[in-house]
Amino acid sequence: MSFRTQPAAPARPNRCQLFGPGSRTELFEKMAKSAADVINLDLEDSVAPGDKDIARKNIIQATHDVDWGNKTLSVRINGLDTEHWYKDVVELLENASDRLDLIMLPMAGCAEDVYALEALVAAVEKAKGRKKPVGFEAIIETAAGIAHVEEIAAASPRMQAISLGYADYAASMGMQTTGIGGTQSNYYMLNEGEKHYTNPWHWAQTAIVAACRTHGVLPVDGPFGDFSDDEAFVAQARRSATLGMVGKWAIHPKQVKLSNEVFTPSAEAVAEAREILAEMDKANAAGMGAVTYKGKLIDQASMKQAQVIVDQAELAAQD
Ligand SMILES: CC(C)(COP(=O)(O)OP(=O)(O)OC[C@H]1O[C@@H](n2cnc3c(N)ncnc32)[C@H](O)[C@@H]1OP(=O)(O)O)[C@@H](O)C(=O)NCCC(=O)NCCSC(=O)C[C@H](O)C(=O)O
Ligand SMILES: [Mg+2]
Repeated sequence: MSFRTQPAAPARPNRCQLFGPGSRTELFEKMAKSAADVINLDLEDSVAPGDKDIARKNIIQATHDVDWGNKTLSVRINGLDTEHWYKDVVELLENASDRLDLIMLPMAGCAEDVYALEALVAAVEKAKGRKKPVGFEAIIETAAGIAHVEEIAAASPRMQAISLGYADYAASMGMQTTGIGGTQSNYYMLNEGEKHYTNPWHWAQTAIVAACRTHGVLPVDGPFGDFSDDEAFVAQARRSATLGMVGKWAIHPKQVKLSNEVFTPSAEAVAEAREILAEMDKANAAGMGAVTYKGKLIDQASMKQAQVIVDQAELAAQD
């Protein structure tokens, strides 16, 4: 491994990010009472163009009035290609309470996008004497974003998480689908007349995980649009967890429980991980760097894999 150790990502639970439009105030208390670790109040695509100003006012008020408990509270601003984003940042940071934890940057395309956001955020925080600097999260959801994902992950010490935004990503890449994540009916391999469906999102997911892990940022799986299909949501979430993502968006409350379950290691997985650590401690004490566990090789790398599972379970227990 390089002499530079891999930086740790923020040590906070991020199993599920529940989204809700800033224009639907009747949802705020329900979101606050949900089991989601992160709440994303939205000013972007779930808010109609004519409702941006009222949604912004609603969200600012909700940072004062709603008890968000120990959740991470994030507000998704509008993209830097819109006439709204600077008002989102200025009005939020001039008026929202210190309960605001994160600003989510959609359509991130390059490090300069993060730089521009941070310049404005820092200026307003200074002007208002805000004591708690807001953190950032970004969405990779364009061809430019995935092409520059590493520089975006490294662009600011405020960056805490990066998500894959399936809908905009598909549109930007010119993918022939209106599906938001999951299996795509025309993306299959044919073998002796049998269709074998593979994951058209795999590259983007793993590129995000690699960039995030390199720079100590949480990799997160974005939305799954078909909230009537629990099984498909769980399948997508399990693939994402296996690839190293720490959580997934919920675009409907019924997806929160499903996501929390997938991104909380099972008791059996944690027990096995702890056994591997114990076996390896014994092996190392006996001068053995590699031993057999349940008929399989375990060695120093197995300890790091097992520690990932134990750490995830301990984070989930913080909830
Ligand atoms: C998807 C929805 C529009 C559905 O709304 P609705 O028809 O009102 O839902 P239900 O009738 O099924 O509601 C059942 C109960 O759940 C409550 N509810 C609904 N939505 C939420 C929510 N988000 N959080 C908490 N509670 C919610 C209802 O009030 C009902 O409650 P009760 O009557 O007391 O039983 C709606 O779910 C919605 O707007 N979801 C969020 C959509 C969103 O935020 N989208 C943005 C993120 S995805 C994206 O932008 C794409 C991404 O950028 C990319 O490019 O991929
Ligand atoms: Mg989007």
